[in-house]
Amino acid sequence: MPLRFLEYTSPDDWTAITSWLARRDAGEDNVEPLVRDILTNVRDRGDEAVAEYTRRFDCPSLASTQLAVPKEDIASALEQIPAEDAAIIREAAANIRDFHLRQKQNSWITTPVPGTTLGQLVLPVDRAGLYVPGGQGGETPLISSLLMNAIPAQVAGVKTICVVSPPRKDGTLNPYILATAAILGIDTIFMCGSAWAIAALAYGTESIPRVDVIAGPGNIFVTTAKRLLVGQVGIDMIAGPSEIAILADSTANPKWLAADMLSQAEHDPLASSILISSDNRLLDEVKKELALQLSTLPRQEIAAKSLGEWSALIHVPDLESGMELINRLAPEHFELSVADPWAWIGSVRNAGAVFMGHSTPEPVGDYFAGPNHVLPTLSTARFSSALSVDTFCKKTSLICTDQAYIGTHGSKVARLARLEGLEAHARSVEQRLENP
Ligand SMILES: NC(=O)c1ccc[n+]([C@@H]2O[C@H](COP(=O)([O-])OP(=O)(O)OC[C@H]3O[C@@H](n4cnc5c(N)ncnc54)[C@H](O)[C@@H]3O)[C@@H](O)[C@H]2O)c1
Ligand SMILES: N[C@H](CO)Cc1c[nH]c[nH+]1
Ligand SMILES: [Zn+2]
Repeated sequence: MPLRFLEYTSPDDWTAITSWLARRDAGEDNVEPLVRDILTNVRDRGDEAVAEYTRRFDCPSLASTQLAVPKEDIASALEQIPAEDAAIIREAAANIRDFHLRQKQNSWITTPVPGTTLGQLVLPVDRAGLYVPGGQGGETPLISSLLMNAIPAQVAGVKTICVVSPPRKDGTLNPYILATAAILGIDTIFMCGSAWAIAALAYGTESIPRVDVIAGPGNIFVTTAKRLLVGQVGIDMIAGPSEIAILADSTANPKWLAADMLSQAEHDPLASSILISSDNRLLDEVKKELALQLSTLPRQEIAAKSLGEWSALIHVPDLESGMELINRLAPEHFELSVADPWAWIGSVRNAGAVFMGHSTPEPVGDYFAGPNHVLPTLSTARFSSALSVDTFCKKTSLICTDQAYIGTHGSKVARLARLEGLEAHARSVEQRLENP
């Protein structure tokens, strides 16, 4: 099984690593003109265009009046899935809600000096649109993506939440998606996907409301549409192909490390799994384990491409150099697979999420623990953060001054205005000084 083996002994080795990984980001250029056409068509022709694309790509018989999932179908979907599965989804939802409730920011008001009250209102957006990927023609429903996008929006207090997802060939959505929506209390779902669904949410159509923020992962057509519509509508982020980087010492279990690397490799041929260690014996054993475990994976073809193209075992002289490399990589997921992970947490500067110690496999975070699994990729953890309640909020400043404040400070404001050549600004304040 082909897999890169690299040495990182000093920052000089970083150039080779970065020029290799930077190529993962290429490839959107060919898609952009196609997506621009789709956006224009949906903006001009609304539901008719959305239904036309859906018929061409997903469901040949769908009528333009059939885009909305009947509310009764959502309510009855819970009867179509096993009760034990519904219980697990409910438990995961409760954990995710509990975590996101802690993120909620309050509005605040302060009186820094007599005569003035200042503050910040934290307000939810009115309407959010959530994209739930089709997942292999609807056969692998992305339940967790719906939970991870909807719950922060609900905690933020968003009143109108619309879900879009591509229909299966028979004009239905997977019952697990509908049942998850029912568990969340969401009853507005439209059967459309790809760039036309994003366009419909951004512009609004006869049946699909125009929203303020669009969140949710998707393929290259979805992410290109989101990128082109920024400014027209708020977006969560451009979540690229999955990544995991692991820093391991000799106490780590090679079978576990290989399984963790494969957990992200199976997402996408462009996924990246990187193991960093100063223990050559461990790196060798993980390599053998990867070949063994890969051979029995259902998504072997995808995972093998990811391991061959975008994954690596990297030898470092010591854990300090390994941590330096992690901070340069700024991975989406970072597993600290060492004896005492808490001793290293102060050295972490760039990572989307950190998984602490041997018994914290990344999928616990993907599905169940509570933190959001929509995370910055492609090194953007250097400056951006996980999807959160904040994604669905905006902050409005509040300013209140009284006549005494204007009497004390008004002339300073007027002077600053005149320094900028803005006479009307100065007079606006002076009106209150001269005609109290
Ligand atoms: N980063 C994350 O948090 C995260 C989580 C889950 C999934 N993902 C990613 O989301 C993606 C999901 O992809 P998916 O295929 O399952 O679902 P998807 O809904 O994103 O894509 C399917 C849609 O794209 C349309 N499509 C197919 N070919 C097209 C073409 N040539 N032109 C225009 N549209 C076309 C299909 O008809 C369908 O409507 C994967 O890349 C996965 O890695 C990311
Ligand atoms: N690991 C993905 C984000 O990179 C999220 C996910 C969804 N389902 C399973 N995993
Ligand atoms: Zn995952």
